[in-house]
Amino acid sequence: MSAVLEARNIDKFFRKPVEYHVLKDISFVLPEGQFTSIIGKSGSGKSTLLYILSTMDTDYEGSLYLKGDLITGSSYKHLASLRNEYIGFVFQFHYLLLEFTVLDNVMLPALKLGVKSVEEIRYDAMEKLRMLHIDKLALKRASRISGGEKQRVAIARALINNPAILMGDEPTGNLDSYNSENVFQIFKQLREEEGLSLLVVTHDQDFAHRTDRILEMEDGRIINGN
Ligand SMILES: Nc1ncnc2c1ncn2[C@@H]1O[C@H](COP(=O)(O)OP(=O)(O)OP(=O)(O)O)[C@@H](O)[C@H]1O
Repeated sequence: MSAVLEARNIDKFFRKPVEYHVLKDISFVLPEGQFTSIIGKSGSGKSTLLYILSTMDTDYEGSLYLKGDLITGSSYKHLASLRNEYIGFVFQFHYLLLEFTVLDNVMLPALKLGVKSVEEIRYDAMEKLRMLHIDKLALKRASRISGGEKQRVAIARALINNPAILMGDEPTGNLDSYNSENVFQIFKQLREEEGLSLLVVTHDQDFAHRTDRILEMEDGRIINGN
């Protein structure tokens, strides 16, 4: 299996208010098509690591490879375009534009990428909504749908550019057990049917134990699963 993402010797320091060594020599490989979860106590560095892996945070030491290419040191603009093309991200909170329709929210990252026509993008967005069983909501305003539905729209939006990796920071953290299970099943289906690689930070032990691999963090290090 080839690596979709690889971290080599990642260290990170927060300098303020006092110097704090938050990530310590983190190395790991995310193979293509693997569903990996990252667990660990609060404050162990999970979110900090995920933000580096997703290219949103560039203030670190070490090297990051995306599909075999070194991306550490790339310009902000280049990283933004890599991110838009290869990495989908789902947060604990959906961050949808509530005044826009569900369909508009899902189309937005593809319009930003600017590769396809608006018609093609609308077609793709409807496909994603169908896959997540929320196509009936397409023309509703995002403010008018439930929390579980909003998270599914956020997943559809994260998938619109057919990313190589889907990352999530506590994507079920704000959902009840029914909707959490629903999100887990969607992720599993994406891995099984689309071959997507997934990397998810979670506090939910049950969720983590059903993924392919668990990376456990403690005090800024990976202590298990590598
Ligand atoms: N901007 C910052 N400046 C200084 N310290 C920070 C900053 N952001 C996070 N930290 C500290 O770094 C450590 C790791 O934070 P991080 O959010 O990565 O942990 P986490 O494992 O994701 O925790 P949680 O499970 O609570 O989300 C914590 O001790 C946190 O207080």
